[in-house]
Amino acid sequence: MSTVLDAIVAGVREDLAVRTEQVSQSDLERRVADLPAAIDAEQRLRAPGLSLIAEVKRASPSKGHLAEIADPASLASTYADAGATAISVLTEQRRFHGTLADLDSVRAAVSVPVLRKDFMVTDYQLWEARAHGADIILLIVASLTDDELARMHALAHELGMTALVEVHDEGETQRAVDAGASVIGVNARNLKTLEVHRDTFSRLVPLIPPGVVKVAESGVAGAADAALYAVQGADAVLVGEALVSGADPAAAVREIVAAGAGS
Ligand SMILES: O=C(O)c1ccccc1NCC(=O)[C@H](O)[C@H](O)COP(=O)(O)O
Repeated sequence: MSTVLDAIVAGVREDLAVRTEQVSQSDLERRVADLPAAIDAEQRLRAPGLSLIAEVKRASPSKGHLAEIADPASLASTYADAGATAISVLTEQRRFHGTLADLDSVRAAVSVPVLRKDFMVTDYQLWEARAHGADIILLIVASLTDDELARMHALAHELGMTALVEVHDEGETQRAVDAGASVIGVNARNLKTLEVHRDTFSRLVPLIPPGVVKVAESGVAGAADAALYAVQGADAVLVGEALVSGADPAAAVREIVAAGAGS
């Protein structure tokens, strides 16, 4: 049976086919060669306390329209100035209404690490991410074979980027560990059904070896959830909806950062 994730990935592949006609991988490789090195995001996420990866998110399959974000750079600067460790930028167009132009403008606006949040299924997208200034890429275990995961994880490191390897169940966690992931994100949202279960992190965290950076993703409603994840062993939380749909994103960031520091 086809899942939400399958449908998203099918759309991503169609859009990718158009972009690869417009810009070759060789062009991207030339652009990457001229860029300054990526920021070591893994090291930043390892810093003591709970880090916040704050997301620029206009819409989602689960909630539809979330926020009118006319100026992603301004929102990203607000996040960074309020204490976010890194910025996540959704670049998938069809369901999240994100673009690579969003990534460009956020990259130009902030000096903290930037995550290209998308559904990575080919090496081309990693070159594209780096060419557009990303320091972190997302690898969703559920949408990759073991060979793809290993190859793309290695390529991310060759390009100097941090790979955030995302899991949602025990089997995926084992596959991430076997692939040598040094940063694992536990997504509370099941990308096949869109259900959110906040106990997913506490269930899977014992399977993640010490020394691996642990990121709790999705469904963080505010400071209380972040504090609980910190107590359960999270090094970072990735938050989208709660930041973009609230009246005061800067205050929301400050509250989450303070809650993480105090737990
Ligand atoms: O957000 C969704 O509905 C979604 C659906 C299918 C695939 C991915 C999806 N979201 C991507 C994310 O990982 C989240 O944007 C991120 O973890 C932040 O989640 P939240 O704080 O719940 O907005």
